Amino acid sequence: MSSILKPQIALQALIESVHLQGQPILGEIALQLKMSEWTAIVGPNGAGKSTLLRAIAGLLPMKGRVQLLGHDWTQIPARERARQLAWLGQNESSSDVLSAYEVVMLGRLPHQAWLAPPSSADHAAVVQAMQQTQSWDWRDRPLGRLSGGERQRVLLARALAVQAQVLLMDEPLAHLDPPHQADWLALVRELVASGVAVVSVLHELNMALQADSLVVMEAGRVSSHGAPQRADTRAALQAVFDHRLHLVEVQGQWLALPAALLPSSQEAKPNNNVLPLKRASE
Ligand SMILES: Nc1ncnc2c1ncn2[C@@H]1O[C@H](COP(=O)(O)OP(=O)(O)OP(=O)(O)O)[C@@H](O)[C@H]1O
Repeated sequence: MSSILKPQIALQALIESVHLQGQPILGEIALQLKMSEWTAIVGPNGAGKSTLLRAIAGLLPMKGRVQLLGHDWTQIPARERARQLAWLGQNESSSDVLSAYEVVMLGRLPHQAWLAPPSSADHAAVVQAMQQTQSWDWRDRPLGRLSGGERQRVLLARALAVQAQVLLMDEPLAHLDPPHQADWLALVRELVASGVAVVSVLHELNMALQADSLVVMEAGRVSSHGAPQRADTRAALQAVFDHRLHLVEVQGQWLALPAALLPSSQEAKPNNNVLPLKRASE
């Protein structure tokens, strides 16, 4: 297909409300998330980040509508949706007795005919995804015998093996140590460069501040949606965290520091974004 015909918008959501157990959780939300972009959803505990992600993934009943790649969500056959949108949930469960390889192969189900054995393309996708997440070494081990971080990398590989155009991840960095968080970041950049839309709920604000776009949430609503380079996006981020974090620019990159960790003379203020930083050796 010519690139001119490729949809530019990955997901468009016009949510009127989402209720869970009869309680209103999300209010009105209008969002447009682009292809070839990484969007990070951030905000305090209970703000509704996971609920929003689940709603746009079609995993929750809601009032409103979602379009995936330009088509109304409800009009896309389930199998086609599963090929176009991959999902990595929070505390995702999978059968602990399956080997890591078999778990990643589950990501290929939307590509396989009913009861047909995996094709060579399926095996190739699994190998590639396990190599991308450095989980290949424990391919024969049961999922239940892996550490939290190892398990998370296998589940990430399962989502990658789908080879979907849109990848949604809820707290994908849970259990990952700092080097593997950095690997995740490099992987996301690769995916985005190849045209994929990545949407992730993140608590790690320093990672989120590297995203192309931030969706800042508070109390079931989106308070801001824009690039982290924009002053209004950063102001919204500080506001939803009650100005208890300080945003510092280091070599063109924004970093978030808990205000409580700063010396009292440098307490966070809404518009005070510059700190004299010292190198660790000083
Ligand atoms: N199944 C449910 N039934 C009722 N309320 C729920 C349910 N799941 C979540 N909630 C409530 O919905 C609100 C939003 O929850 P959600 O998990 O979306 O927040 P979050 O921003 O992802 O939070 P966190 O950062 O703590 O993971 C919370 O107040 C939560 O208690």
